[in-house]
Amino acid sequence: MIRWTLDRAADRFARPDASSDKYRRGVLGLRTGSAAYPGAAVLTAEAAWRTGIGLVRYAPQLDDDPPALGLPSPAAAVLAARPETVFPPRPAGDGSGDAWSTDAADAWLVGSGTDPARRSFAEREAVLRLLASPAPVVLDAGALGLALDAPASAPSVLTPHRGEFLSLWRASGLGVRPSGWAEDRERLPAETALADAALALAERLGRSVLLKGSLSIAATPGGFCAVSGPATPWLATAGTGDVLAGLLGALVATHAEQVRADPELLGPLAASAAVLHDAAAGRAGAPITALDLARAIPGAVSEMIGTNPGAQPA
Ligand SMILES: NC(=O)C1=CN([C@@H]2O[C@H](COP(=O)(O)OP(=O)(O)OC[C@H]3O[C@@H](n4cnc5c(N)ncnc54)[C@H](OP(=O)(O)O)[C@@H]3O)[C@@H](O)[C@H]2O)[C@@H](O)CC1
Ligand SMILES: Nc1ncnc2c1ncn2[C@@H]1O[C@H](COP(=O)(O)OP(=O)(O)O)[C@@H](O)[C@H]1O
Repeated sequence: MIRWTLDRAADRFARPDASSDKYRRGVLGLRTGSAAYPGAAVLTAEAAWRTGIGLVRYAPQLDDDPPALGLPSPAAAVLAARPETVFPPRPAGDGSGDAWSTDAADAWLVGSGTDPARRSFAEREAVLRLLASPAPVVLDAGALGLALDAPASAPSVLTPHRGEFLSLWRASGLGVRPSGWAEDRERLPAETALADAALALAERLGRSVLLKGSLSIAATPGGFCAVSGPATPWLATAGTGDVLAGLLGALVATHAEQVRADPELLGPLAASAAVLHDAAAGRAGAPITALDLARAIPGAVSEMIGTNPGAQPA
């Protein structure tokens, strides 16, 4: 198992150069947030933009509930917070499928701030189509379970916390809980027990896994395994996982071509997202709020790429 560091993350961070333009630098599609959780859409968009990316396209969930209690729709909230964000064409509305073409982005982040129980049939089919296409996909929160329903064709990475990980573990038929994991969730599994479990789930699903927590483990089906942390416990606050998802989405979108060629690269990218997330936390003060954390990402990136911001990754 590799201990992941900011130096390793810096080696894999894509810098723009004179030939860059917004499209070639990486386009991330977001299918995040919902009427129930519009804030998660904002946090994922904020984090993706602040990680450094050419373009973020926001694709609202198909057939989402109408906003209640005077809340803005997730799309309106994203636009108010980040007017740089672009929206894909409107759905055709003829029931024939998803106008958010899989080609609209180089990579996709799906699920943060969504509730699987409220996902429409059309939205589910659309995400399954994404998972059958070649563009890399980050699956978070309410979309994690879809990894069990689709063949592992798109290169993909899942970002469960320990509770979500256990649900995936059980639903994949791997048993009640991994070896070395106590029933009492206050008792943290040892690093090796976390790593063994993450590797086993990655292998079973044929997808990479970033198991989040004080220690975060990035594992791939091919056997890559990296640990980072312990991260600052001030991260234990609502929405920091949404920020991590947006950050990872940006790293994946800016490496989409390389990930298509070698999906194992999702392991190092996931590990890099975890260390950059904690570095941003270190700059966000204490206590941390999720939006402050996202806003601290550029400082963490600058610190990470250090004295040679133009250097190209190896
Ligand atoms: N501003 C926004 O819009 C925000 C939107 N958000 C969105 O809300 C949605 C639902 O997210 P959620 O947090 O309500 O429930 P979820 O993560 O599914 O947990 C379910 C159960 O799992 C457990 N559990 C939880 N954490 C655990 C851990 N570390 N380790 C171990 N177990 C853990 C715990 O159960 P327990 O063990 O306590 O019985 C918990 O009740 C999701 O889409 C998210 O993106 C949030 O990001 C907040 C900000
Ligand atoms: N005690 C802790 N110490 C360090 N990091 C933590 C701790 N608890 C949570 N985190 C980090 O905070 C984030 C929380 O993500 P998640 O549970 O998905 O929250 P949310 O759904 O509210 O965004 C993860 O990146 C996780 O690694």
